[in-house]
Amino acid sequence: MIKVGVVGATGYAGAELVRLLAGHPEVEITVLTSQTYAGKNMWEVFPHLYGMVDKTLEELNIPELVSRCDVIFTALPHGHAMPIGHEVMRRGRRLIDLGADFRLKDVDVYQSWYKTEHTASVLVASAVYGLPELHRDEIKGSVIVANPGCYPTGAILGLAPLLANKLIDTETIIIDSKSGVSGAGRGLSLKTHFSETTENFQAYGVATHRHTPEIEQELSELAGVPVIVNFTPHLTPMVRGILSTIYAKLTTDMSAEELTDLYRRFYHGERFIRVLPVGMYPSTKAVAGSNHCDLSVTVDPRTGRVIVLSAIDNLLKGAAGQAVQNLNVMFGLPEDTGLNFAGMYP
Ligand SMILES: NC(=O)C1=CN([C@@H]2O[C@H](COP(=O)(O)OP(=O)(O)OC[C@H]3O[C@@H](n4cnc5c(N)ncnc54)[C@H](OP(=O)(O)O)[C@@H]3O)[C@@H](O)[C@H]2O)C=CC1
Ligand SMILES: CC(=O)N[C@@H](CCC(=O)OP(=O)(O)O)C(=O)O
Repeated sequence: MIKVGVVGATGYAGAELVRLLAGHPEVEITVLTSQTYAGKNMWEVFPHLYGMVDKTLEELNIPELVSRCDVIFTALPHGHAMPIGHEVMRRGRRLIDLGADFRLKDVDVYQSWYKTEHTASVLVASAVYGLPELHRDEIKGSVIVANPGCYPTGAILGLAPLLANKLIDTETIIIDSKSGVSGAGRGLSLKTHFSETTENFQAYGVATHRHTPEIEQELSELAGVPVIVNFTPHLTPMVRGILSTIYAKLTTDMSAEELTDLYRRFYHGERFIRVLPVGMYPSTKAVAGSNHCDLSVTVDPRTGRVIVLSAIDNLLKGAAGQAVQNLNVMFGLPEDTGLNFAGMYP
């Protein structure tokens, strides 16, 4: 059995991860940590886990945590996974970070967008960006996996086939994303206050969101040239899910049917990517509770633009589900181990 620890088990991403790990046949949950709830059982904080997870939450003690686990998942606010990364490296264990600390290859870019000092730049070079559909071979041998952000997951998977095949103008990409409120975490804030989010729909982080450099980094690598994007996130009055509508100017005349075929070939054999038939469109409800990313491709012949729609559950393919998928890749397990379920509907 693989001994796993979850640091930040009482956040939305961490708790979803614990739910998945509890059903994973190759995993033993060894350590769960929380700042606020240390000393309580996990099911006292999350009643949906009663009878499923019987584990007392612990305060974080990094050397002890790392010595007791084969692999550690960090689901913490950015900046807090770095010291754990150092200890994991020292002791030859493995780390899957659900936050942003190891995603950006250029530490200066991290520091300027996150306004946080990076204290583990030596680890960044060896960290692998944990999008298995694009980086599976590197993830297999990796020590530190940087689990992608929720918005980047949907956006990158939506654009990858177009960029890898040089089919769009790399300066015309617009990513318009709508997220459920769980994307902002469990902590109380004005942003997620009931009366601020119910019957309300608002943009935020316009032209300044931290996921912009992450999306550009990965798309540039795929395209082999610098790619720039306009990315605008929105908060919608729902709990889970991200729907992204992506526009770009085609450089070749291709139909929706031809592009859909191309997407199907690109993602052939990918268990969690569903390329929908022409005329069928992704929705957040169709992916809620599953590790799927649903994609559709449409062409507007009037404007010469391609319109890609991408839907994920931010807590599954956008966080905990993708983290378990990465664990499976790292340990040579079938990629859907512990993830072999459809979504919930309605
Ligand atoms: N929510 C989402 O959809 C996604 C989140 N992520 C990323 O995952 C990470 C966690 O996000 P999320 O679960 O939403 O956040 P939450 O705010 O819901 O949870 C944060 C967790 O971190 C713990 N924590 C906070 N500060 C510290 C600290 N200083 N030391 C130790 N533990 C601490 C909290 O403990 P306590 O409960 O005791 O306060 C809690 O368990 C973030 O980096 C986020 O950006 C990535 C993709 C999607
Ligand atoms: C709705 C909402 O607030 N979403 C979060 C994205 C969560 C996430 O993936 O953030 P990390 O990159 O830090 O992991 C946000 O916009 O900050």
